[in-house]
Amino acid sequence: MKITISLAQMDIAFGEPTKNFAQIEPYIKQAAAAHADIVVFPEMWNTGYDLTRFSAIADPDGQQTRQLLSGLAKKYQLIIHGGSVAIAQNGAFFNTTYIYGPDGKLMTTYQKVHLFGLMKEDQYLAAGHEEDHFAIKGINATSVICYDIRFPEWLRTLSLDDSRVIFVPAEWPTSRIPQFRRLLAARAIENQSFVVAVNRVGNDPDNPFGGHSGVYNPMGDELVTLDDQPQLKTIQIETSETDDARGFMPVFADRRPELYR
Ligand SMILES: O=C(O)CCC(=O)C(=O)O
Repeated sequence: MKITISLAQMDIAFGEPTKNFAQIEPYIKQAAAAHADIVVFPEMWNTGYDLTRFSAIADPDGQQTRQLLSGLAKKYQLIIHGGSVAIAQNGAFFNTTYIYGPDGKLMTTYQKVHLFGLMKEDQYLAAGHEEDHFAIKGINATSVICYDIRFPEWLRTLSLDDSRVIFVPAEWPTSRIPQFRRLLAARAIENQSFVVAVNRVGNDPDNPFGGHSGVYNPMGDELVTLDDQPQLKTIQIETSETDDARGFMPVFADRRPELYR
């Protein structure tokens, strides 16, 4: 199956959700003009890492985000992978993904499982604990967030549901972009899946963020890698390449889960 994917590599206005909510429609419009099946945004694009102000700026129950993404998915007739946003829910804050289909209905949600202590997420956010699965044109897909890619056991767990595409919204600092690219390639190779990563660009008061959003095939090749400027890039993948990889080398069948912990 051919799937057309648009990577919306955006800058994020620090702590200014109103500005950020206004930013996303032009990317979606451009993706629709490129006939994308799905457009993907980066991590926590509503607020950036303005963690100390979450009580004022995190989206209550994700309501504003959900309404906006649902309406835009329907208007432009494509799947919107909403990267992630900071939301307030049940007295805590979560780093949350919403994915909407062209019918305007929620396909799945995800909350970041591994909180990133280096950027103080563990002090301000609560961790998610659930898998997420959805399908694009009948092809199974799953999604994680940024630091989660350092935990191969988690991406393997998600991939066991016959997932063929792993989405990775990120807010990954420039200094570790080489690691970002190697980790994404490794997760693609070991799970014999496509990996689609969208990182932000620009700066916050603590870090520059390096972009280099990319799409990796099941061999770990970078099919496309962006630079560090805001842009939308559209690429088509052929998901039968995951069948070829899994048929040639049956890694999933050769697993020995009884030995693992
Ligand atoms: O793992 C890393 O080096 C970066 C992770 C990160 O920036 C995040 O999870 O937001």
